[in-house]
Amino acid sequence: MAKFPVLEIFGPTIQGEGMVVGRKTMFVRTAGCDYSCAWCDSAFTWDGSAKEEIEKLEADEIIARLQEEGGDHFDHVTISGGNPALLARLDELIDPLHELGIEVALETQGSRWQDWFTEIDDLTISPKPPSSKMNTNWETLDLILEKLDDAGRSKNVSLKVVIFDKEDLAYAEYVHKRYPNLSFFLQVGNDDLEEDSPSGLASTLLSKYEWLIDQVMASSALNRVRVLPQVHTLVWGNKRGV
Ligand SMILES: C[S@@+](CC[C@H](N)C(=O)[O-])C[C@H]1O[C@@H](n2cnc3c(N)ncnc32)[C@H](O)[C@@H]1O
Ligand SMILES: Nc1nc2[nH]cc(C(=O)O)c2c(=O)[nH]1
Ligand code: SF4
Ligand SMILES: [Mg+2]
Repeated sequence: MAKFPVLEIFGPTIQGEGMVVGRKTMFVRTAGCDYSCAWCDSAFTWDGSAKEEIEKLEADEIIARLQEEGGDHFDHVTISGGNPALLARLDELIDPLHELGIEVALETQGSRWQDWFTEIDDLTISPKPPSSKMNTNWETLDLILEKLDDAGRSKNVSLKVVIFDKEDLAYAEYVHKRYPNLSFFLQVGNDDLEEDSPSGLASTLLSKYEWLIDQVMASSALNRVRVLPQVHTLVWGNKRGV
């Protein structure tokens, strides 16, 4: 059995972002990322600041923890990170969750393929805009989305682009144009990662949400799209484990 590097297991809470926003879910957050986004709100998964907290857990240990934390108050688990797509044997966790009647969502940036992507019920792929300082490998992203389509999984997939500025919006327009048939989300970027007052942060983020709505309404290239804030940051601010 593979051992997975795990930083957090928490919930139940609401999925605060994207295609299943509002869904009651548990979270498993894995450590390690092949990117280092300028504005990553989970930088502790890869910058070494939480390396003492990383646990190496087998799938059955992760499931036991989920049940300890969540009891029987959940039927949905979201795997995020870091980049959980770095973990080749994650099917060892996904399959037994499905056998328990639990749906599985996953968050990744679209830099790596894994065969178990076709098993994910709600797969969010979040390519990174210029403000992140990362570069998108379009061939890799094409290949990932093609394989998912070939497997008949496009209905289980969404694209989510975080927006900080007009350059990011132009990037989002390009992504949507390149993959017009996939469900598409624009998400408010949070650049106030040090703010520890939830109400202070919420008012800044709501202004940014209004700006993003205005921009998307004014764009003829962004029609079949959804625009969302990170709902959990509106409620709990930058708090970890919610
Ligand atoms: C922390 S990442 C982990 C999963 C994967 N590495 C990825 O980036 O998709 C989860 C989601 O949070 C988003 N995110 C990270 N930092 C953010 C920020 N400062 N504001 C808004 N969204 C952010 C990412 O774009 C991604 O969609
Ligand atoms: N409530 C809640 N919703 C989320 N959606 C995506 C998250 C993530 O960090 O991947 C996240 C998170 O950390 N908390
Ligand atoms: S890809 Fe995701 S986890 Fe990795 S640095 Fe970017 S936002 Fe953070
Ligand atoms: Mg988060």
